[in-house]
Amino acid sequence: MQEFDLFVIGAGSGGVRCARIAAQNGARVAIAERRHWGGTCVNLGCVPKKLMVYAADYGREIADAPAYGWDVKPVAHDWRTLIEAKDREITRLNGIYVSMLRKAGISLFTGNARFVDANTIEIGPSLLAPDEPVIRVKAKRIVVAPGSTPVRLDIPGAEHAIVSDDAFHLAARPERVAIIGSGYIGVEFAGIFAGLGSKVDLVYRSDLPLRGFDQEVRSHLAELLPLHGIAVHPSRTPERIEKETDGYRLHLEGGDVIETDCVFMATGRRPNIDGLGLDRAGVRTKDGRIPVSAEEPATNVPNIYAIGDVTDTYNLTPTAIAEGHLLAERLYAPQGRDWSFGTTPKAVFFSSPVATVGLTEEEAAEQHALDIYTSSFTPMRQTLSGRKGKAFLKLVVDADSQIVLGAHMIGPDAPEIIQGLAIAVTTRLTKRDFDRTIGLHPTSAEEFVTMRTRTRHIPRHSDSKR
Ligand SMILES: Cc1cc2nc3c(=O)[nH]c(=O)nc-3n(C[C@H](O)[C@H](O)[C@H](O)COP(=O)(O)OP(=O)(O)OC[C@H]3O[C@@H](n4cnc5c(N)ncnc54)[C@H](O)[C@@H]3O)c2cc1C
Ligand SMILES: NC(=O)c1ccc[n+]([C@@H]2O[C@H](COP(=O)([O-])OP(=O)(O)OC[C@H]3O[C@@H](n4cnc5c(N)ncnc54)[C@H](O)[C@@H]3O)[C@@H](O)[C@H]2O)c1
Repeated sequence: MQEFDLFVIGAGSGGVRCARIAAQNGARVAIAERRHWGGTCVNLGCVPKKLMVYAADYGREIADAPAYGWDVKPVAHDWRTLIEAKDREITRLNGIYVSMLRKAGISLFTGNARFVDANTIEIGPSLLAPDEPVIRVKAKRIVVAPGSTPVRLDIPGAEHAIVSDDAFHLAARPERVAIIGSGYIGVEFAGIFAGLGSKVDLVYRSDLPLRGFDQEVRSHLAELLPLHGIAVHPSRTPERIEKETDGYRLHLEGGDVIETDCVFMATGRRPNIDGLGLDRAGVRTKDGRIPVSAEEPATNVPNIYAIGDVTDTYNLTPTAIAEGHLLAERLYAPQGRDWSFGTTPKAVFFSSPVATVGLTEEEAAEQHALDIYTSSFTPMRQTLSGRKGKAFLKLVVDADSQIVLGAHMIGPDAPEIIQGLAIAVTTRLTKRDFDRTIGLHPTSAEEFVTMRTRTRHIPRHSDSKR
């Protein structure tokens, strides 16, 4: 039986980085993948999603171009061309992942991996390699990095709905799409389908989209959604889906019905732990996840670790990568490196994107008295075209220390802008530091260093509750 220092289950964002850094530091490493090299982000997540966001953006740019003097002939979008071009790019990236892992001297196993015991892994056939024989290998340490999978609501007719995995390979673009859920995926795909010309209905159970984001940003997004051609159905719960000869009927509690060609459930993800044999290795789970901390991704079994979406920490690619990198270095080449997981920036790649770093006003007000600075304006790009929808920027500042605790934005280029500001929030710069910074004109980003007048002061919630 082959023996390794480290065996990684899952070649996604976290697993690939962990394997590569461990191998570079002298460990004998193996990795197993059952579906697609590079994992969710590369194959069914960040990368194909962003390519489709670009496709939708082009439509809006073409529509606005005549206001800038372009004589635009009638244009049409071809879904097949987009999907085929996107698939070629993904295949290219798959190849890069495989050759990068091989070059690092890592043994690659194509198949479905599961625990036999805390030091033995069995790899069996999978969709990616149906004819592979079952083999067993031994490893001193094992990293569980199997990622997650979309969740379907348990309602009658759920089998008629698609999830994000399907959305990347539809044979044709649906003319009408009803999306359930207003988290990252619901909002992003609402922007994609509306931008490509579909009639989009967005159904969500809360009063505002994007639960967990700053309340004012959520309100601003709720105002923008209809301006981007999306019909919103807040505070509504789906009841059942019926198949008709010419599409589907999505019934909502309370009696309303949405007629559509496609029901898309964007209702969260759950870790891929079924069939992993975690019990045979003695690994404890809680609510379907493996509990760890991002800084120290140890499970309750001393030689077994867990990173990425399978854990109860963050569910983003850069955090999965950082967790994998940190773990490999801790095990094979301690460097004392740390990452500021607490100030992980987040973006929702809507057609007017949302990006954020640090605390929301609601989170910060629990601990601090606050000075809030906001700005709302029509981006210059939209002036000639008359396109509707304002950008919104917000700084959440600790009133005592003047440290900027959070920066939030919705509007063009927000993710690119907030990535830069994430350094300022991570290094705990003050509002005075922002004010000392000269703006870069004319940009939307300069508003972050020119907001001189406080919008409001908020006393600490814990004080006002006394
Ligand atoms: C539509 C969508 C868009 C997204 N967009 C973004 C974005 O813009 N930015 C961002 O930061 N994050 C985004 N994410 C989230 C991001 O993709 C995940 O957080 C990230 O991929 C998690 O990495 P991971 O290593 O934990 O798992 P994954 O990347 O999912 O990799 C796990 C791998 O393990 C394999 N596997 C599972 N079980 C086994 C087994 N038993 N044996 C062998 N192999 C196995 C799987 O096939 C998979 O390839 C998006 C997700 C989705 C679904
Ligand atoms: N840009 C990015 O970074 C990005 C993009 C896509 C996905 N992701 C990652 O993938 C994860 C999954 O994305 P997601 O959008 O599916 O999940 P999410 O948790 O962001 O949103 C889930 C949505 O489904 C709704 N929902 C859940 N259960 C429901 C029920 N029983 N009835 C009605 N509505 C219900 C929620 O209210 C919410 O609106 C994200 O949390 C994120 O970590 C990140």
